Amino acid sequence: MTPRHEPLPRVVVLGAGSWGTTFGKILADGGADVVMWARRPELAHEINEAKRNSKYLPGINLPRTMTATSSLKEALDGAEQIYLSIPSQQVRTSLKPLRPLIASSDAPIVSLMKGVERRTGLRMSQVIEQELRCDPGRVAVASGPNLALEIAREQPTAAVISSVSQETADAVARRARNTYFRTFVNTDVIGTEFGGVLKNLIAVAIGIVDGVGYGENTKASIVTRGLVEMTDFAVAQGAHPETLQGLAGLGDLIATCQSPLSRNNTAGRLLGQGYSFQDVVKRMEQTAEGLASVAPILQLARAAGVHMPIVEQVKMVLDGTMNPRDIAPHLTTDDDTPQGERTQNGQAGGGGALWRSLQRTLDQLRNSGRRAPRD
Ligand SMILES: NC(=O)c1ccc[n+]([C@@H]2O[C@H](COP(=O)([O-])OP(=O)(O)OC[C@H]3O[C@@H](n4cnc5c(N)ncnc54)[C@H](O)[C@@H]3O)[C@@H](O)[C@H]2O)c1
Ligand SMILES: O=P(O)(O)OC[C@H](O)CO
Repeated sequence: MTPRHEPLPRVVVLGAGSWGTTFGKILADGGADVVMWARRPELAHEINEAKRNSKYLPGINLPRTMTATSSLKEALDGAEQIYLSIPSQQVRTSLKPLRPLIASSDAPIVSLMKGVERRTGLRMSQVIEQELRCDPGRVAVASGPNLALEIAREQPTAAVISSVSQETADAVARRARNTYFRTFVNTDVIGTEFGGVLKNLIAVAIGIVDGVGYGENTKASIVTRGLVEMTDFAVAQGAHPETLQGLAGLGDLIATCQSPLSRNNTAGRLLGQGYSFQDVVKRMEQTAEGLASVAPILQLARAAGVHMPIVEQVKMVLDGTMNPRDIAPHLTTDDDTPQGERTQNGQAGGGGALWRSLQRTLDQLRNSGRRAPRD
């Protein structure tokens, strides 16, 4: 008698660019039956027939258990989990046709994106919750040092899966792992998402000074001070500082700032070489999320009273109001008075992120008597 095989769990990835396709491979190599949704039928055809995505992942063979379709309805049919990898500025409109198709499903929805919506400043999990009108506990996000091409070549790495629901985070992490992709979990969605957004902005700064021709001292200063800015900002928005010390913060910051594969780093390098913002946008063939996130992040930072000198200067270079060569001398402050080197936890200055977070929590407890939310 031939042995009967259990059907593989079916998952869907919406968006067949470099990260969507790589994540599809991660899931397929982890034992899932993966359906990719590609906007362009030619791309779906190439994935099905040649097991390749030559535009985004040249030279990578895709697993046999990965198929593709350009029909959203067909892609979503029977999906146990739904992954989204579409440029952040396009997510809201892309979600509209999804709502009726998933009305009777309770499949977790996982954001693979690392941007904020320019118009609203919302994180991608918030846009998903709004557009799909779903419970936050159904939404998860994935983030970490995850350069697509390295992972598609099966070079080992790790990521964090975060959801306000521990159960959802666990279920997604169990599905999205294999021998070269290790997933950890947390419930700090704010910190995990903002880690991915903010490291892009620091990577643009690194690219700029690289393009100018500055060396390792400049870059190390920007990475170190950049992590302080990231932590201050994220904690002011409600994140846990330790999340920014982890894979979704420091880990991703290192990978993105060091790698020529990073599109944000590349965009910055072009700016540093003297290309205008418009030229850079024209030359980028793939998504560099940092370029669209700078303005909304600075708006949120100003509203929360968080000082982000590096990100401010990236914005000035993008706007053409600062010469890229001038970005480094103003790394920390324009103030003439020497300052203590305040790091994440508020040493040497007492105004740190952790302290403000504690104060906020105490205020919430005092004012409402309710439990302080973790996220
Ligand atoms: N590439 C990476 O290494 C990497 C790693 C981690 C996270 N990310 C994040 O993943 C997200 C997607 O990035 P990517 O690298 O896959 O970008 P990409 O530019 O490689 O691909 C984007 C894909 O989205 C499609 N698309 C564009 N507009 C669309 C729309 N309106 N509807 C449907 N599909 C649309 C494009 O056709 C393309 O297939 C970004 O937020 C990025 O920050 C990327
Ligand atoms: O190519 P980037 O700059 O979008 O970075 C890719 C990933 O986010 C790295 O983790």
